[in-house]
Amino acid sequence: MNSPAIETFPDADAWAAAAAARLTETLAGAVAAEGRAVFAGAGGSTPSPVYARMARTDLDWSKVTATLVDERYVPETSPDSNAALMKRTLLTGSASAARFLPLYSPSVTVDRAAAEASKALTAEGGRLDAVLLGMGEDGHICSMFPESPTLKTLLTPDLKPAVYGVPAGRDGLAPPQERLSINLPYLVGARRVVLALTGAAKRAVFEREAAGDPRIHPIAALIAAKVPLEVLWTEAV
Ligand SMILES: O=C1O[C@H](COP(=O)(O)O)[C@@H](O)[C@H](O)[C@H]1O
Repeated sequence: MNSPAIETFPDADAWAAAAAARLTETLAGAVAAEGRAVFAGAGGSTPSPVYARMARTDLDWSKVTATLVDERYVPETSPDSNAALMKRTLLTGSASAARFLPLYSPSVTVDRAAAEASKALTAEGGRLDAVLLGMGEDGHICSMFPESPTLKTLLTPDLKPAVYGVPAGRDGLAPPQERLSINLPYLVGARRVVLALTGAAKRAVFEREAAGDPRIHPIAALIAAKVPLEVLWTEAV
């Protein structure tokens, strides 16, 4: 399976500007064609500079629904909340006109919250226009953790696009806290998927993961499923 080329940028500014331009261009195209667009983004430490640039882009944000590719099962008051990060960095200024669709809800169980998020996303058309992914140094994207018990479900290509609960695990094969994650079919069906990477360590992890077994390595699974992946990297962390 052919791994996408890693596009290298000379510094963090050029890298963030390129990622933001591609994502907002795709959202603007969807708004022009269909009158609305859906954006899904990662949490963690990587996307903030991209979100900050997207927020400054001239786009009719009132026609955009913004959601997350994954979430820790915590309320927005938690420092671990990806929703709080997205609200702080992307949904500011004119981008605050976008509708935010959370994955977390204070349901009885994480699976129940996942079912509610799935229903809400289906009501938005069941398709993502532009997606910003990050990758952990263990090779996880969204909350698809290499070799974790939920991975098989999240990577099953012929399920409907949906959000799943991801249980906390032991032995380093699953996240330390419960999570929610979109599944592979959401990424396969997206118009554009940008994977934003920084630092030499993550570049090496990406190259290793891309060559791995697609049954247990999410990056390899995305490539095998022909997700329209664009990999943007800068050395600066
Ligand atoms: O836990 C998460 O981690 C990944 C990677 O985060 P980073 O801090 O290394 O950029 C992120 O893509 C994911 O959305 C998040 O929930």
